[in-house]
Amino acid sequence: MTILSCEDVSKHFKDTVAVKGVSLALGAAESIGIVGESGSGKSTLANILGGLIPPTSGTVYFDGEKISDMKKTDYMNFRQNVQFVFQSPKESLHPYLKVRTSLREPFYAKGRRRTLKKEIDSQILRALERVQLNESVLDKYPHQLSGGQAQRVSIVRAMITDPKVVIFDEAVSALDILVQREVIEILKKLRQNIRTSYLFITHDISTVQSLTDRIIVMKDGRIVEIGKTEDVLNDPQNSYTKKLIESAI
Ligand SMILES: Nc1ncnc2c1ncn2[C@@H]1O[C@H](COP(=O)(O)OP(=O)(O)OP(=O)(O)O)[C@@H](O)[C@H]1O
Repeated sequence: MTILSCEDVSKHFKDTVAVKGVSLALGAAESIGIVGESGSGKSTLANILGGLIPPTSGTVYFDGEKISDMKKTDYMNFRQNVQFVFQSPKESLHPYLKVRTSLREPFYAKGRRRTLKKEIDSQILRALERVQLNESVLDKYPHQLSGGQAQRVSIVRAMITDPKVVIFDEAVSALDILVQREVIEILKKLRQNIRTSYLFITHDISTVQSLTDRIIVMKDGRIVEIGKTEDVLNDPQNSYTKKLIESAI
């Protein structure tokens, strides 16, 4: 079953055509990596799929429904169910809010104001445990956390209300290599929650090989290769994909 898809989507920014006629389908519980060099249109495509920006042409579907035709409640449901983790935790976390407040907020945004605070807080504690964070982070502001801690808090915030899709846009790229590995290991564990689908956007194909079922390679706004992760990595068909793999080694 497909959860999120697009058909013949393009995006123009004045003279730039960032995405050109892209179609793809993310299955329920599937994980896809979208790779390509800087400027190839990955983030634009992700932002269109997540409803952050509208396409210039083409159609996006969530759970079988065109997002452009959705009534307000369905649209809100779509936005709640497609969460983002960005490269910098600064984009995901409010700088003036303590972590505790940032992590409670998604429950309220989802209309669960009546859920008991105690219940919300115990869910937060369980979620922190899953990403190996101590509860002491709850009383800190984002700038008091290390890069790896802040990114783990961003992951918890995106996932705490069990969205159907989480889009990671270069979410490990800015971390140093050891912390990057730690976060990848955590994401691998989180993937065992089979109800969630993932899109991992990255210029570094090596960071997604253990996290994805399929890989999509983008160049100049188009998909140039798509296939099972193993097949794309072991037997790339496109010369550009070969270059990406070589540069990642
Ligand atoms: N808001 C915008 N206004 C104008 N041009 C934009 C805008 N967003 C993206 N672009 C352009 O669209 C093209 C694709 O950008 P996009 O950020 O989607 O690529 P990317 O593959 O995600 O790159 P990166 O890895 O550097 O983020 C680029 O030429 C970029 O300059």
